[in-house]
Amino acid sequence: MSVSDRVRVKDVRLLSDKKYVLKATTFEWRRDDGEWQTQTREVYDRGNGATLLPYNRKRRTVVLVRQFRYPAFVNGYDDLLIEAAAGMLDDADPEARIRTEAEEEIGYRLHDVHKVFEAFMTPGAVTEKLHFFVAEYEPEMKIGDGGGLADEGEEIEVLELSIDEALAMIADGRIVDAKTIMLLQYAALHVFR
Ligand SMILES: Nc1nc2c(ncn2[C@@H]2O[C@H](COP(=O)(O)OP(=O)(O)O[C@H]3O[C@H](CO)[C@@H](O)[C@H](O)[C@@H]3O)[C@@H](O)[C@H]2O)c(=O)[nH]1
Ligand SMILES: [Mg+2]
Repeated sequence: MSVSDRVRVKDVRLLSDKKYVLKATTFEWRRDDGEWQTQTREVYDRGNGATLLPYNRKRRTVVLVRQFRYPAFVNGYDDLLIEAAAGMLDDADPEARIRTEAEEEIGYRLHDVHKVFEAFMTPGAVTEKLHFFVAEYEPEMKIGDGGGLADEGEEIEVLELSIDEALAMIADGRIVDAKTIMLLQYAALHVFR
């Protein structure tokens, strides 16, 4: 029996569709013992996203970004957030999207970009699946300053760090963003061994 045989959607109520879509859905879930149990979940749909860690194997460096994230601030994080460059897909192909984000946010036109995995980041509440990429970068791939799109409210600082420093920043709490931690640990395991 697949999961779709165990779910019966009863009601979908739109709570907000100002920028993205928040719905409250009431459904029945067939438990292991066969009983149908009614549950309601609020589900936030912002589409899917892509994120990227550029690395230089010889110089043992990576490129990250630093920006203000209001949801982190309102949850007690009184600093700019250090992250891997990322963007929402807006229905585009993940690789094409992340190449564009790399140009806009960090100012690099990359050559080969490798998909490493996909992950749901907040599967209890948010539909988003994130596509994770890594790419080797060289100084001559730099085409601009990056920084994001100011008229969309983006103000992005580009950070080039050694992988050792970046890993130390996870350990001491200066890096607290999940996608960034995942990509740096991937790089430690598979790129900078
Ligand atoms: N007006 C308005 N603009 C918004 C809102 N939320 C986001 N934006 C704007 O929408 C754009 C989104 O920028 P992207 O670079 O495409 O996405 P992101 O915010 O970096 O998100 C990426 O990282 C997230 C965190 O890891 C991911 O959740 C997301 O999927 C994506 O990969 C930015 O210009 C941002 O200011 C909103 O509620 N209202
Ligand atoms: Mg972004």
